[in-house]
Order: sequence, then structure tokens, then C-alpha cells
Amino acid sequence: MSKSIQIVWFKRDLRLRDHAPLAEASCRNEPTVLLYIIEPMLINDPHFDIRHWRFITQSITDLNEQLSAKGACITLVIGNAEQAFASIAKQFTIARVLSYEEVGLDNTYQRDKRLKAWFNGHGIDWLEFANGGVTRGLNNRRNWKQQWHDYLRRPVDDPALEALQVIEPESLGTPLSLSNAVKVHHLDDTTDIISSLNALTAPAQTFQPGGEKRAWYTLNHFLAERGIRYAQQISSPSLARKSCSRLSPYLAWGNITPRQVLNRLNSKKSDSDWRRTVKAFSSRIQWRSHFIQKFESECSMEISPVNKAYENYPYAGALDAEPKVTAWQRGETGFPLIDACIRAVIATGYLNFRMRAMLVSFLTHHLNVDWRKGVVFLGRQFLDFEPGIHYPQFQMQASVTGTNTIRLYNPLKQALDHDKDGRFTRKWVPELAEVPDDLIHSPWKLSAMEQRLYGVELGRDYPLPIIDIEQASREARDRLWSFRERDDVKREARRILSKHTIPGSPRT
Ligand SMILES: Cc1cc2nc3c(=O)[nH]c(=O)nc-3n(C[C@H](O)[C@H](O)[C@H](O)COP(=O)(O)OP(=O)(O)OC[C@H]3O[C@@H](n4cnc5c(N)ncnc54)[C@H](O)[C@@H]3O)c2cc1C
Repeated sequence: MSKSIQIVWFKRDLRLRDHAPLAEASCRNEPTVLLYIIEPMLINDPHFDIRHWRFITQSITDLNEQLSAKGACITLVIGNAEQAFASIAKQFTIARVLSYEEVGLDNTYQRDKRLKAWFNGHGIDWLEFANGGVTRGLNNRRNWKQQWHDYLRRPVDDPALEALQVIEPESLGTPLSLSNAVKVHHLDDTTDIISSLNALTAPAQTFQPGGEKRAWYTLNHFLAERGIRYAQQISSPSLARKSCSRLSPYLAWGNITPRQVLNRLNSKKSDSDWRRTVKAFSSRIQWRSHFIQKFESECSMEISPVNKAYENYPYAGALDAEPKVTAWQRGETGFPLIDACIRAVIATGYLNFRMRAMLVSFLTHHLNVDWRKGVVFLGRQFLDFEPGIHYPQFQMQASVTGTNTIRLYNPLKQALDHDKDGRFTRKWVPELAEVPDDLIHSPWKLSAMEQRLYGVELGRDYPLPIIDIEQASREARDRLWSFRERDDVKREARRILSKHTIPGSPRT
């Protein structure tokens, strides 16, 4: 009989504190493998980019630094999850696997279903823990607020790390030993990731670095000074980068939990200077779980509109849409703020909420392109890519829910409201750097002489607008409002409201 062990399987929960599976494992006096699996299925998934693997690798390195004090570390395996568990089961009797419930893409859902069957067939208990105030299997939101508050009130799940008997990766073979057994479709990409894992731990200058320590530093810094003008500056693409918490990648990859964040925020509640920040920020932390709950309860949102009637929405045909999508993705639409936002998110992985919403509105409303043609691309750019927020938010901004206010964000108005002096736009669209403030957001108004004066030739250095924005706005408004009047849209809207709306709360 081989030695009996338990496995804590880390997924999007890369931290050592407030960690229910780890806390449960530490109460049991048994040898434990701390496992993270880098799955080729996800490496090859177009939602993920090298920026995410870098963040994950940095997070694991941070955990290992913390664990090294007790001579322990995470076992990192590259391979599909079934192979990883089967390989460990050859050497040990796996008594149980402990992990968080994952609210992920369809491929992780299908993987978990396969694993559940495999664990059952091998007599392995899989203890899955609810994650961040999200409840599995909910059909309506009648008790959701209560459950959320219960989650917040419960003490954090801090494990007794000193009690853990961690099995070293060497006992399972070298940490990367499974990689040879893995069959991958895009060998080059995967080989690249595997061979450069060590390089990935180095910081990349324009991206937030991953790790539990970084998450706490970011939160403390936000609450020490950065966040005092949070509510006033949240919509500005340049000011938000400093005044917003910037916690999203840390929450998305589980370096910190919503409960830890809100507990820490309590210290600001009696400070009147922080009143607006506390109110606006704490509701967003709750929105986070609220959106993830939507996706948990209706994961078909990954492939179809939540309001099924929008399958028949009259989007532009492929021939018309394709060049527009390309221009949008490259930041070459001729609308400076749109182009600046795309280029900024490609280069840094971050964009504030309003600018994300504007990009979706421009794509789906003004360009009349099906939301599915942009959703994966933007997810891949966001360092904080969280399927449970991304898909419901994208659909909401694309107005395919039939329940939310239709919002058309005119890029010109957004630019004048939130980047009046063009600071953000000039940084990311340097072709327009010399253009004065009053023309920076409408360069198509530059005369030939002005173009020479400001060093930009339209159509050569910077594109002319790909659409007439006024006409596109009018047409979008007509299309959106008339479609929303359809009976099938209204029928679906009633179903959505009864399933996803929190009684007594605004429709978000
Ligand atoms: C089309 C679209 C896609 C989005 N995709 C993602 C995504 O993949 N991952 C992601 O974390 N956020 C996503 N958001 C929500 C939001 O834009 C980001 O959470 C926020 O900009 C991150 O910056 P911050 O951490 O400084 O936020 P703060 O304003 O400081 O907010 C604190 C935290 O609250 C949560 N939060 C804030 N705003 C929202 C919101 N509107 N809905 C849900 N949760 C929110 C986030 O976890 C955030 O880190 C998306 C928004 C849109 C419009």
C-alpha cells in the first residue's frame, strides 16, 4: 500500500492566507502536496496571453519565497490535469483533493467534470470550497445578499501553515517532469512558455507584478494615499491609473480575497475624508461577486447572449465587419481616444472601467459588430481577465441583455469629459503629440496647413475616421431601441430579471 497523501490544488487562488482549502488541509495531520498545474489547454486558449503566465509565475514564486522558511514549496506541473493527478496516484494513495470551486471558461468546467468522474472512480474525495461570496447552483438571487454578508462576517480562513507537512516536488520527480508527456497543439507557443518560465518571474516594466505581497502593498498604498479621490477620478483614463485601487489582477488571480480587502477598508470608515471612497469602492467589490455569480449561474454567456433573442440582432455582415474589427484591435480607427485605449491596454494590461465600456460600445454599437468578435481579444489584453466579470460586463455594455440601460458612449464626448487636455491620448497616440488641445480629439478637422504645422499627415501617419460618428450614433440608437421592443426580447428580459437581479438593488 503506497503512502496516503492529500493534495491542495491551487487554481485562481494564489495566496497562503484566507484560503479555505489550505486551512482545512492544515487541520489534518497528513502529508500534503501543494499543487499548481500549468495546463496546455489554457496556454493554447486565446483568452490567455504571456502576461497572464508571467503574473501566475510571479505569484507562485512569491508563495515559494514565503514557504521556504518552513522548507516547503509549490509543486509545479506542466501537463493536463488528468495526467498530473494520474501521475501522482502512481506513487501515492491520494486520500483527498482540496480546491476552490472555479468559475471559469467552458474548458475548465468540462475538465472539472472529467476529473470529478476520475476521482470518484479512484475513491478520491474532492472537497471544493465556495469562492469569494459566490454560491454554486443558484437559480435566483432572493437570498444572495444575505449569503454575501454571511461570507464577509465569517472569520478569514487563515491556515496553520506550521502544521502543514508539505511533500517536496522532488518526491514526485523533478517539478517539470510531466512536460515531456504532454501533447500540445501549438508546440511553439507552449515550448516558449515552458522554456522561459524562469524568465517570466522577472518584472515586465509596464505590467503590474503578481504575488500576495504585491497585492497587500497595492491595497495598503491605495488606502494610505492614492485612493482619497477615487470617486472623482475613476472615469479618467490617466488619473484612474493612480486613484483606483488597481487590485483587479490580484483579486482575479486570487492573491487577495474580497473579504480581506473589505476588512482592511474598515480602518477608513470613520474618516470623513474617505467617505466617498469607502462607499464607491466597497460597492464595486460587491459588484465583483455579483457579476461572477451571474456567470456561475448562466455560463452559456461565454458563447451566446444572455438574452437569447439577441441571436437575431442585425449586426453587420462578415465582409463589412472584418476590416473594422482589425482597425479597432490595432488602435487605428481614426478616433484618438479609442485608439489610445486599445494601445494602452495592449501595452499595460490595464484600462479603467469607463474606457473598457466605451471600447465595447464603439465596437458593438457604432461599428455594429457582433460582441463575440471582440470579447476574447479584450479578455486577452486584460491582466485581470476574469471570465465571470468579463463576459457579463461585455454583454451588458453591448446591450444584449434587454434589461440594462442602453449606453452609447460617444468617443468624442468621452474624450472631452475625461481627457480634455489630451494627456492620455498623446501618450498612446504619439502621431498626434503636437496637435493642440482643441483639435487632438478631432484630428480630421485639421487643415492641410495645420497638418504640416503639427507634423502629422492624415491618411498616412494617422488614419481618417473609419466611420461618420454622428450617422453611426443615429443608426445605432434606432436599431437598439427598436430591437428592444420585440416581444421575444421582453420575454427573455423577464426571465433574466427573475434569475439575476438582487431584490431591492439597481439592475446591474
Ligand atoms: C467590458 C468590460 C470588461 C471587464 N472585464 C473585467 C475583467 O476581466 N476582470 C476584472 O477584474 N474586471 C473587469 N471589468 C470591470 C472593471 O473595469 C475592472 O474591475 C476595473 O477597471 C479594475 O480596476 P481597479 O482594480 O483599479 O478597480 P477599482 O475601481 O479599484 O475596483 C475595485 C475592484 O472591484 C471590482 N470591480 C470594479 N468595477 C467593477 C465592475 N464594474 N464590475 C465588476 N467588478 C468590478 C474589481 O475586482 C476591482 O479590482 C470589466 C469591465 C468592462 C466594462
